[in-house]
Amino acid sequence: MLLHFTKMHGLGNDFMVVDLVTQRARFDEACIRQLADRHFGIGFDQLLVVEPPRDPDMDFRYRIYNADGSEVENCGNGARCFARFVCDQRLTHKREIRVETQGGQLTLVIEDDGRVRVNMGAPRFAPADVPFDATEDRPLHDIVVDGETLQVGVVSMGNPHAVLQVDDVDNAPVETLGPKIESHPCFPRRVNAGFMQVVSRHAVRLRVFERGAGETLACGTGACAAVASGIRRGLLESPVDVELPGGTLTLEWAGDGEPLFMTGPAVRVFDGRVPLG
Ligand SMILES: N[C@@H](CCC[C@H](N)C(=O)O)C(=O)O
Repeated sequence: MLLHFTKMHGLGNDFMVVDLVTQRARFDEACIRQLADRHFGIGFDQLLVVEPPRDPDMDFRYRIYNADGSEVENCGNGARCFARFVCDQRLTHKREIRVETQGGQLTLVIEDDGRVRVNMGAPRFAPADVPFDATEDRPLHDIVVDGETLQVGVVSMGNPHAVLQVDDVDNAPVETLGPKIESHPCFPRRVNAGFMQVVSRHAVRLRVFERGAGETLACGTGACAAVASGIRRGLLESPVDVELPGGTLTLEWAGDGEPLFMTGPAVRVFDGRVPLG
C-alpha cells in the first residue's frame, strides 16, 4: 500500500504529516524509527498523524510520535504545521481549529500573514504534573548529574520539560548534558532538556535536547516552558521572543493559571508517497 504524506517544518523542527481522516494505516515503533531515519527513510524529528476527533466538540485529533517511535503528549511546532496541513488539504474551512492531543485540547488560529497562533494551555509546575520526583512545587529544583548539582525549572506543557539557565547558549553542553538530563531518574517519563540564555526581559536564546529525538533546530513546547519558567522566576516579562537555531517564536503569557500563546510559521516542504507494509 502507498501512503500519502506531507513533509513540513516549523523553524526547522521537521515532520512527516499523515492524513488518517481519508486514509488508513497503522504505525508501530519499528516502522516509525525506519521512516524517521535520515539515511534509509524519509527523515524527521516527529511523525504527526491527523485523525477524526473522538470528542464531538473538537475538529480533529492529532497524535505525535518522536523519531524513536515513542508517542508523546504535545508538540508546539507540530501544532502549527497540523493547522496549516488541515487547511491546505481542505480537511476544514475554519480559521480557528480545535484539536485534541494526548496532552489536552488546543485551539489554533491561522493569521492573515500565514503564521499560526496557538493557545498552548496553561503551563503546569507541580512536580506530579510534569512528572518530576519531588514533593514541593518550587521555581528551581536541584538535580545531580555526574556529581554536579544543576538547578532546573520543571514545567509541563502537556509534555515534560526541564529548563536550565546558561550564560552562552552557543557553548552550552547540549550534546553531552542533554541526554543525561533527558534520562535522569528524577523524570520517570524522561524529559525535554532546554538550555536558555536570557538576553533581555523580552528575549531569550534557546537550544533544546528533545526527548526521543535529540537536539532539534526548534522546540515549540520547549520555548513555552522556557518562557513560563523565566517569567515565574522574575527574569522575563511577556511578550518574549525566543530565538532558536531554526528561527524565532513569539510567546505571550499573562501568568499563573493563564494560557500561554505561541505564534510562529509552519512550512510545507513537499508531498510524497511511501510503501507501508
Ligand atoms: N518538537 C516538539 C516537541 C516534540 C515532543 C517532545 N520531543 C517530547 O518527547 O515531549 C515541539 O515543537 O514542541
